[in-house]
Amino acid sequence: MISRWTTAVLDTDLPGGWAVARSPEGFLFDDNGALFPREWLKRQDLSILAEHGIGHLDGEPVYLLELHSPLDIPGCNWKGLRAFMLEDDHTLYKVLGYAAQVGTWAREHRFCGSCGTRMSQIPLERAMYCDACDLRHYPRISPSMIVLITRGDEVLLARSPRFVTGVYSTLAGFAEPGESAEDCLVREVREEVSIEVKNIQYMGSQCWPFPHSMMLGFHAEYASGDIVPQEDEIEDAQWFNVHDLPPLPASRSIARYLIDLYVARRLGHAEPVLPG
Ligand SMILES: NC(=O)c1ccc[n+]([C@@H]2O[C@H](COP(=O)([O-])OP(=O)(O)OC[C@H]3O[C@@H](n4cnc5c(N)ncnc54)[C@H](O)[C@@H]3O)[C@@H](O)[C@H]2O)c1
Ligand SMILES: [Mg+2]
Ligand SMILES: [Zn+2]
Repeated sequence: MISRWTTAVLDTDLPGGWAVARSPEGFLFDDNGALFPREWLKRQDLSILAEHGIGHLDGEPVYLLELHSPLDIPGCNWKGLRAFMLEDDHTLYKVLGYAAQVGTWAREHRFCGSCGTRMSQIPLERAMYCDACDLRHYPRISPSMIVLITRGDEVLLARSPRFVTGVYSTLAGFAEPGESAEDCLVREVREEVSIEVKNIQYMGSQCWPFPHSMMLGFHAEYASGDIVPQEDEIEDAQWFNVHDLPPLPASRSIARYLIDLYVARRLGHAEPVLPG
């Protein structure tokens, strides 16, 4: 199947195409969705912080207008990326997820982190350039591991105080400098629930644009220890039987995929597909 959406670095001096507008309140949308004719959008009284050409949707160029602040446009509203993630239009979510990461980077890389000079966009490369340091600053991507730990018919799921009430998920955490993904897994599992794991197996990855994680998904088996939830980080952690699971994370998350895959294999059901 030909992908409807492909990323690209486009020349912002060229006219036309579609545009998405992003502010600290999320993306602009109306009854037709979140893509607007770019020339029309630029005629509105927007406070544009940066403009980036981000790719092609069905062959048409798409641009991002990253705004300082939201603006009232009749018939339009603002909505966060998470809300788009929960909707059915997977392609739109991919476009907006990418736009959000480019927008976050554009917002946070206007000045060189080394010398403070204002930076400029490099044509045809997704990089901001500091002339004074001859330094390129690329979009930030944060590797994070996520793991489903199992013990026969049981899976270990935990709650962070940040989760929606009642929802339990797999353990996750950001990689620190000097770590492999597997090192990170062992450390995070020790920190968050105080147990040891074995037979670590890589299962797949997922871009998680909240704001810029690259999720590296694993399965691991329980080896030893009793669950001790990490104070402040983990509100509760328990072993759940695959026949009696609590409310789970959003179906588009790799956390949900890891759980659904294990349950499907255990019960002999059809296996789910990892959402991109
Ligand atoms: N897609 C999924 O299924 C899924 C599921 C769970 C978590 N996640 C994501 O995984 C990531 C890590 O999970 P977590 O929140 O449990 O992490 P974590 O256990 O490492 O704890 C979060 C803490 O890490 C620190 N931190 C924040 N950003 C960081 C960075 N870029 N690098 C290093 N440390 C940082 C902060 O102190 C923060 O409080 C988050 O982005 C989260 O949204 C994705
Ligand atoms: Mg964590
Ligand atoms: Zn510099």
